[in-house]
Amino acid sequence: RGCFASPPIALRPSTGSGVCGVLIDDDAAPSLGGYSPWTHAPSCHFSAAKPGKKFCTYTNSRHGARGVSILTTPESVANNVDMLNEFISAPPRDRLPYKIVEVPGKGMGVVALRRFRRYEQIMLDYATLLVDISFASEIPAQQGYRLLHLAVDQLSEPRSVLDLGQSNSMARDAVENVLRTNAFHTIVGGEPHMALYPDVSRINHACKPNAYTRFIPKSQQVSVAAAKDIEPGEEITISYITLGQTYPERKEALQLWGFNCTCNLCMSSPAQVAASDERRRQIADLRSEAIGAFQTGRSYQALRITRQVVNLLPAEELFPLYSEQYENMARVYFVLRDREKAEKYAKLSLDVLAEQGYIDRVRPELLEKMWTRFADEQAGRV
Ligand SMILES: C[S@@+](CC[C@H](N)C(=O)[O-])C[C@H]1O[C@@H](n2cnc3c(N)ncnc32)[C@H](O)[C@@H]1O
Repeated sequence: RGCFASPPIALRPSTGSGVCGVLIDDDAAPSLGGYSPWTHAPSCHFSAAKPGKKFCTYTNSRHGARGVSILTTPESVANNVDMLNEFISAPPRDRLPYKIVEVPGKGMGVVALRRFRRYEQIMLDYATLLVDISFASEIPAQQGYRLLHLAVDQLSEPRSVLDLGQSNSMARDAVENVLRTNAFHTIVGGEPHMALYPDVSRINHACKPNAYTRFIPKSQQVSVAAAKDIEPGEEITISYITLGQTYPERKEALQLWGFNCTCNLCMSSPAQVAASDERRRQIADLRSEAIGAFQTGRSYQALRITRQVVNLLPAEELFPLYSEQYENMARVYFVLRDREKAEKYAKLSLDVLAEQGYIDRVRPELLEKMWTRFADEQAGRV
């Protein structure tokens, strides 16, 4: 668990092992003289599974565009409170370059209001509700629903959560349904959490999407960027599942989300779906063949197969895989001690990540990290 360099004054000094800030809960808040930086007193309930473990609501109703509520343990929130200081400000709501509209057959969706170039940012959204994954299994249903609703009601715009799509047939409560239909997975204070992003949550899924999401862990924000050039009026789509899967695999993966996909790829002719599936299978097979060749010392074969993979990626628009493939080529050249080519492909791999906005730029220390990782792998240290 990492500790933050400059915790807000309300959370100094650090206490206990593995926790960087003062633990705030319903008992401790009065003795601490308040519950800053939260705007509402925490409301808590003990876990039914682990003695002494508590889950509490933590709300700052002034954070971001609509406030934020976190339903988690005092330990996790103490380790993550810096997110309140770290936000990147988003454009004012009346000047957003997209709008939320009804999309036939999919409920609401997001449409571009202007042209976006590939890799350009379209949206920057704040998390409004973060819920510890173990909350659902450790807190009895009625108490759990009470805390969930309290967390939502304390936001400055509760409707930003309550109006989100609810299409899950297993849910027995409105907020639970919103979470099951819309939540992303994230980490808060080292623990897995569900996260709701009201605008991102309006973006429908496509199996060949025109946009992708980038998490900003420090501030728990999500940025959405264009995967290809987008024209005004075009619907923005992202993939809810791992890219590159075949039709049957996607259908199974989307079952968890509780809907049948009606994206362009899934609705195209059986012959087109079959051709796409064939290419996707070929890419998956070649990726594992390349790994097999590399692991059994057939370096030149690994390079040849990886080049084949790179050539197949554009037809299926699998641009996120470029970086991985270039890194694999760098790894092979590293093992072959061809430093020049290893560096060329390592830089290509990082260039792609920089273009896509995952890193700010190709810094020498990132290359050094790659060499260390390759050397560790070669020596069997990882
Ligand atoms: C995260 S929400 C997206 C926004 C949602 N359409 C709304 O009205 O708020 C996910 C839900 O949108 C619908 N949806 C998203 N992508 C879809 C797709 N490709 N085909 C059909 N329905 C889709 C499904 O009902 C799904 O459960």
